[in-house]
Amino acid sequence: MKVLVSDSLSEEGVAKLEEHFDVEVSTGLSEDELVEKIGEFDALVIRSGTQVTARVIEAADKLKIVGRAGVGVDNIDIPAATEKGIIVVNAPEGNMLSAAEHTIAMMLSMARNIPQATASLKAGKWERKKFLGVEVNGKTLGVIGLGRIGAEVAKRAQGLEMNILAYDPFVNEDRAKELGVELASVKNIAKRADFITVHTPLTKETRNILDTEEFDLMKPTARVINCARGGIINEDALGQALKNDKIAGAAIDVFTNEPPENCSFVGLENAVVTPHLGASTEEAQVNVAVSVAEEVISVLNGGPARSTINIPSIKPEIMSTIYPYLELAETLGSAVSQLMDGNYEKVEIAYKGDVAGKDTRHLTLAALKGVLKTIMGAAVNYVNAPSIAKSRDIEVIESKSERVEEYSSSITIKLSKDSISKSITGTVVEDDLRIIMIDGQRVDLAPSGYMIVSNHINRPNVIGPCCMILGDNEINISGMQVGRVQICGKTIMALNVDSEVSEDILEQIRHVDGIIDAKLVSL
Ligand SMILES: NC(=O)c1ccc[n+]([C@@H]2O[C@H](COP(=O)([O-])OP(=O)(O)OC[C@H]3O[C@@H](n4cnc5c(N)ncnc54)[C@H](O)[C@@H]3O)[C@@H](O)[C@H]2O)c1
Ligand SMILES: O=C(O)[C@H](O)COP(=O)(O)O
Repeated sequence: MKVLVSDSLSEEGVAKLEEHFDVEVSTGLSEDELVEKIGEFDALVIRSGTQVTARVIEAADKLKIVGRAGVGVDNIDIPAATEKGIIVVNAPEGNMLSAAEHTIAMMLSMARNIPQATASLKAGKWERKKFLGVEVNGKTLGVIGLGRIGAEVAKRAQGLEMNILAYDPFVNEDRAKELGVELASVKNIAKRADFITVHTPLTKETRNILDTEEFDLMKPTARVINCARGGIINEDALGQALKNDKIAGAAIDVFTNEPPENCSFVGLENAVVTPHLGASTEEAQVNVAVSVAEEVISVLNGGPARSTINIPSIKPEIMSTIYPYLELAETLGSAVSQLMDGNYEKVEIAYKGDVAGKDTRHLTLAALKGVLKTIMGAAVNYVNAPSIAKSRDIEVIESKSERVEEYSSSITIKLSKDSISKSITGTVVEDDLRIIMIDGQRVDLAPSGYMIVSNHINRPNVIGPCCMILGDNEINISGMQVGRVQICGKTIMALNVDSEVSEDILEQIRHVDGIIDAKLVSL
């Protein structure tokens, strides 16, 4: 498989990818060049420099994943990717501390005029009086957006003995108390704060969250910082506020257009500016590159991703508790769908015991992916599985019961159409997947490789001839389970075999007297 890296990525990330794939690093591509190239790649790894537009997505015939080595995904057309079944992942935590530290660095640089004083001294001047600064100690910092980076900034500013006001509609009083911050509205922050820093994504609600109206409310000594996204602070309004001394300064790392062209404040004396350096530390770049490389490796090898943008993201602490169940759900889905020959209208997924208390959204997606891949192959993934099910009028029903029965957790997937149904139940025992029931009959099987699942009449001289047929065809049986029912009742037999079984051999098994049906399940 081929991976295109179209922005500069740390060597560690590239090397990790190269262990598994054919990797091409081509930076600085125009949209047209990317459109022309992208068709041959299975994965695209980017930072903020590459615009993954609808045109790029449209041309991306083999693309399965876009990996963003960083946080912001505003340079990716997510709806277009989702529609095409392309997973978008980011690395939300790897550069968070670097971005928080850069924000503090920008605040202190601005407070003490460090960049301006450096430039002056380098120009041969000695202007001590001109660069009179302010302390941050005891001052109020307004934090707009109290997520990962906002919270880290607040923590560090508290270390500098600043008081924190925060605005984030998704943060409650308990969280604010835990962080030792006072919640306030944007207008209230504008009136009271000495420094204001923004740490939200750029959305239609956050675009221009600090605008002329807010600058009008600010103290003339106020200073603003943007290390999040260009456009959260209205750039023209900021230019006016700085020129008219409505506020004392601005420290800006990000711009509406990067690099900025004809920006109203970049050249101003009271503006400190950096070229989008928030994440540019050795540590952050290794973190994000390795994290995204791991995601790409997992997804291209058919596994799950932890930080998907276009399906609900899985926090590492949740991932660690559901990981084996993700694999189980997908495996059971695939197995039961093969037993049903892909012919079903309803998918019922039942979680029992401890697993029912976990976040099962991803498990349901995994189950659905497993079920659908029998008919859709690799075209189905975690992103498009629900929409594929919907477009095929497949009803998906999830149920949960935390009551613990024989196993502490189990997942059952039942497929049905009219009066015909097939079901399969599995569990995880010390990280090993087990199938514990097929069509309501107890078995105990390791779901791997190939399995022949048959129904037969429970009487002598049925199992033996089936095994003979396999033996005659040099197919080794590595495990066997027969369901427990009364003599002469219908029972299930599941054979783990070491190699694929042809339709011809299966047909011979189906002709054994007493065999009702036989299917090959390939996992
Ligand atoms: N300069 C850089 O190099 C750099 C580096 C990393 C991240 N970033 C940017 O920093 C920003 C924050 O990243 P993060 O990882 O902390 O994200 P995050 O998702 O952890 O936090 C964002 C916070 O913004 C809040 N929010 C959303 N809408 C809001 C609104 N209308 N008003 C107020 N708050 C709102 C959310 O509730 C959330 O708490 C993003 O824009 C990201 O792209 C920049
Ligand atoms: O969103 C981010 O992670 C930052 O803006 C960093 O962007 P970069 O990877 O282009 O430095």
